[in-house]
Amino acid sequence: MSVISTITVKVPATTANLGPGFDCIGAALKLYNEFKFTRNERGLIIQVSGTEAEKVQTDESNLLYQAFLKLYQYIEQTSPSVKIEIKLGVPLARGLGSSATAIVGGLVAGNVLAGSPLSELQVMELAIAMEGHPDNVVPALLGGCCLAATGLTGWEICDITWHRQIVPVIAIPDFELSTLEARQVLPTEVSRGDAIFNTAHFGLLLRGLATHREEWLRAALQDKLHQPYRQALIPGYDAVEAAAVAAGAYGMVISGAGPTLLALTDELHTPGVATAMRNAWKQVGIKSVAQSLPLDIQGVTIF
Ligand SMILES: Nc1ncnc2c1ncn2[C@@H]1O[C@H](COP(=O)(O)OP(=O)(O)O)[C@@H](O)[C@H]1O
Ligand SMILES: N[C@@H](CCOP(=O)(O)O)C(=O)O
Repeated sequence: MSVISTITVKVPATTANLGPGFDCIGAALKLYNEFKFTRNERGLIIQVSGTEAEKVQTDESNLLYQAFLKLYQYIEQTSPSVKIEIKLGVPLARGLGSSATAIVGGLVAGNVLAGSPLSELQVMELAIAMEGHPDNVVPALLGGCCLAATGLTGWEICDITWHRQIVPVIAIPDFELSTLEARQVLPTEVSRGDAIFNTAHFGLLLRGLATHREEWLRAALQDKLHQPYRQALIPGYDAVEAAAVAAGAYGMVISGAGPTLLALTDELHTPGVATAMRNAWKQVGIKSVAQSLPLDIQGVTIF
């Protein structure tokens, strides 16, 4: 069998939670990180280019490399020495699943270089364990919008129908919020009322996404499990939400753990919603980049 010496893995950004689906739903977006691994006898080399490249660690602590090592630990083999070239398109710590791209990228690259001993499902389970929640890594691997739930013997994954007329618009501010910090503000227990609220609204979200029925979508994006606690970490949240809705969005949510904000709208209102979100943030002194980003339906690709 010939030994693979180089491999490139392209992994999409993801937007998790979609309001009431905390820690269980996420969608892949057409925004990518690319990771090239080349066997290299002279020890670890990590080179980073692209968006905010200077912020990524270039030593053994790099998350992408940690995921690569994890794969080899799992299959009980010594990892090869590698040169890693990272091309960043997904901004870091903005709620767009940059850590999931690194985890998925490292595991998938490791698996391919090792001769593909693990199935896609095994790689997915390792990725979920590393990230601690499934809602970014699953769509990053599979593409589209995915729901992950613990089954009786492992994870159950459903692909969620996303009506083609529903367009995501994201506004990415120029400040970071680590997922760890945004999880620390959440309560460990919730009331029965809040649990029922989210159960009902999550059901409505799934039907709203499938049907594009506007009144369902408008109601469905509400949440009581994470957003009320996280909004205080995102200055201007209320103003950006009001501007997005006034410009024609069905509603707005925090993308992942934030601070990126995600509005759902239709094709016609997309430019107006993006401009309204950017302007609303500008008025409170925050620079942002706002744009529509279609769903990626392919997930991780290898070449
Ligand atoms: N391409 C990458 N290579 C290495 N590490 C990365 C990469 N992308 C993200 N990370 C790590 O993940 C951290 C961000 O993770 P997190 O706080 O979960 O935010 P996000 O919402 O972007 O996933 C970064 O600070 C960095 O340590
Ligand atoms: N369900 C998680 C999702 C975190 O997504 P990220 O893109 O911010 O890493 C959470 O809300 O904490």
